[in-house]
Amino acid sequence: MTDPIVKLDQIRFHYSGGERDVLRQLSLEIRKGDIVAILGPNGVGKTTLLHLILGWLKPEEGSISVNGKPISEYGRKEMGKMTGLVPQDEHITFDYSLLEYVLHGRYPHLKSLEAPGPEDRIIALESLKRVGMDTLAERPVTHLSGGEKQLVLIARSLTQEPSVVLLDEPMSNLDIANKRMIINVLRSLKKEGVTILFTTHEPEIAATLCDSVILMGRDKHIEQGPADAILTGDALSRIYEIPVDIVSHDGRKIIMWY
Ligand SMILES: Nc1ncnc2c1ncn2[C@@H]1O[C@H](COP(=O)(O)OP(=O)(O)OP(=O)(O)O)[C@@H](O)[C@H]1O
Repeated sequence: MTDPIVKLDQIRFHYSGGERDVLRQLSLEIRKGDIVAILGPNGVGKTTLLHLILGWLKPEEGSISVNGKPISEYGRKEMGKMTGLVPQDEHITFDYSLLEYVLHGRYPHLKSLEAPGPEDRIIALESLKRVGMDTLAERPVTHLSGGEKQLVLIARSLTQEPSVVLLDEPMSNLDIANKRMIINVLRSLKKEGVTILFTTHEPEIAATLCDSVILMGRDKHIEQGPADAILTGDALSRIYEIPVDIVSHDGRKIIMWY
């Protein structure tokens, strides 16, 4: 078995001022080059988990390592080359063009005060092309629809070229054609050796795409394993607390809930 690229060991976390632990005794490992989905009810701590891996939040207890080294030992830019986040949403105040916005992803690769050069622009344009947004490169980013913005946030992360991409509900605003496109982008990243960890409320996408699935329950119990073993009707009924059945059709899983 390959070494984990991301490892969390016995994590406990609560927000300052928060009454209760959001995460407790959480341990998990992500293998290099895997595509992994995190599923669980609203508010269970999925985004919090991504922010802990990025080092944006610090656990009360436990350790987090990336590539065999505790994340506290990495500098900011080094961390930016290793891990990148596609957030659920982002408030944009300046009227950047799409290209300028996506070029921000190059920050970890530039020296301080160095401006992005022609090669950085090529990488940014290629990233916009991968998500079908290159023809809009000069458009103001503040003029985008919710789904278009989600595609641009993915393009910025591609421009960053991290070894581990963390995506927070990356397809929640996308139509089915764009969902399929992003699924294919994630598959091609995997072929390039990139590790992908994403949160989703769509078990079908997890079943189609993932090497491994993490189910987070309100009781802080975590299950991790191959999609076939983890995404069962019983398991989904248990974590969402409603009746769920899974029907197979043409090799794909359809989730039925009542
Ligand atoms: N900055 C904060 N301060 C205090 N509590 C917070 C903060 N951010 C999130 N929380 C709380 O922590 C818990 C976990 O939130 P988190 O955003 O990680 O959940 P999630 O599983 O990603 O939810 P969703 O599926 O709705 O996006 C929630 O109860 C939330 O209210």
